[in-house]
Amino acid sequence: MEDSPPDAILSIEDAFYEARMFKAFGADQYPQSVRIADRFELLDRIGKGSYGTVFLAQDHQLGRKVAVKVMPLGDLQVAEREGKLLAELNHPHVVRIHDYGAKDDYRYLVLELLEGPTLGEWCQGKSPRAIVQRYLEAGEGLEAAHRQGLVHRDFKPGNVRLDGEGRAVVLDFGLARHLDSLHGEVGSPEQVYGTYAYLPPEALRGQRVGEQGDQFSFCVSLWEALSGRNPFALEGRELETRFRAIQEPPQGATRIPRRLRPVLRRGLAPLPGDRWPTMTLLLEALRETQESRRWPWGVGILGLSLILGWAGFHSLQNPPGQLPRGSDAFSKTDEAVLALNTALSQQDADAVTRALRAGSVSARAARLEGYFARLAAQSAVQLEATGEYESAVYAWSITISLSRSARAADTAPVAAVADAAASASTAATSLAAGAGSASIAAETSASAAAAAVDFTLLETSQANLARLTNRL
Ligand SMILES: Nc1ncnc2c1ncn2[C@@H]1O[C@H](COP(=O)(O)OP(=O)(O)OP(=O)(O)O)[C@@H](O)[C@H]1O
Repeated sequence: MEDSPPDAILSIEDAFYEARMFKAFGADQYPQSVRIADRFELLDRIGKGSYGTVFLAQDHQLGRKVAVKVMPLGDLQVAEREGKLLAELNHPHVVRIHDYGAKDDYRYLVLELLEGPTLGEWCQGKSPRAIVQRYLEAGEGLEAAHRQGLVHRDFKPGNVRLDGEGRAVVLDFGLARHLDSLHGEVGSPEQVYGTYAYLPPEALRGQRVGEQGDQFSFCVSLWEALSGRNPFALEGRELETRFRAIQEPPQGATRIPRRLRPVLRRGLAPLPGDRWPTMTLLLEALRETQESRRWPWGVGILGLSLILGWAGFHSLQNPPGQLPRGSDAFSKTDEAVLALNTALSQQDADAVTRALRAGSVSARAARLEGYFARLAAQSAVQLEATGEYESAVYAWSITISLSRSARAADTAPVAAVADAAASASTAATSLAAGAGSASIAAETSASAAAAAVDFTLLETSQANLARLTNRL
């Protein structure tokens, strides 16, 4: 398709600026407004992109505001076919096309007006969960287009806007091509379409961009929204350096929630064949990370019971051998319990780990090992239930080592610590049943068995370990 130079001013834009000037000067013998198809009065310019200019317009026939995008004519047959396909693409997360046509030196698309911010603007300061939620919506828009055989080819945070109900809607299908029209299209880097920072390597090479190309751009955008930086950020626009950067692993992973990293990394693979086979599968994987991050209702109850239990604990007389309340170690344990509770309610596995680390040190000093071991075991169960296996293993190891020293110091009720060891053992079995990695399961089970020896749960633990060993 041969587009005119992007900065060429179309006759309709010219007429709009002229009419605006006549109006400003009160020259009412001249046209004061411009209409497209006798119906859409151009009111204001919303913005100009590389392929056209978007206007706010009044639809005098249906009495509503719309957005009108005017572009150079290009290949009218292709434009006609694509206009039709897009008009048929009736999906809540894809901008609606009300009308399209051509006149003189331009063609136009009449679009649903989206008055919300762009997705890039909206994501500023939002939580990862909220960001992923909006991106899932935008992804559903792309998915619907792919089902219809259309690729977007220019997906980026600026090409998604929020509608009146706060839903993400994909726009600017100006570069969208029907897959059939792309077969055999091999270009050169000079023919690179789309927006540089979000383009897949195949587009930088000027090759055919299919569904997996949209997937790559989607993952770059989401990565950027979550980490605050483009995964392949580079100064300048040199194609060669950009191309090399894109072959490297994405940067800034530490700021991406751990569960999302493998999902996005796959979407960012340099070779299209190594990415997710379809947008649908990518979205499913993303949805799973959202679901498993949702901590069970039990967490709230657990949090409450931590606080209540701790308050009750305070009201007890200090057992013999324990440091008096008010001691530094005691209040540090106290702080760790509160931090643990907050971290659990905020679903923050890293903060849970930090609170456990701080709490285990001070619990030992205050000789509260048995009590803290029980909290650590409860935390481990929650962490494991949400798929935070590494943190769960850490919580179990704290449970076990505190259980041991509680037993040695003989300051805690044996039953409570035995409970913790039994939970560790059960958790090892469920990890072995498939959720976690085999090595983590083996490690947890072995530690649980060691703790269980101390508390006469040897038989149960040995049985679990044997079952686990058979599976591995
Ligand atoms: N339906 C719409 N409702 C409201 N604003 C829109 C609509 N369609 C496009 N816009 C806005 O109009 C402006 C120009 O859009 P356009 O798609 O032409 O270019 P772009 O996306 O900014 O850049 P490029 O085309 O180079 O990628 C952008 O700010 C875009 O968000």
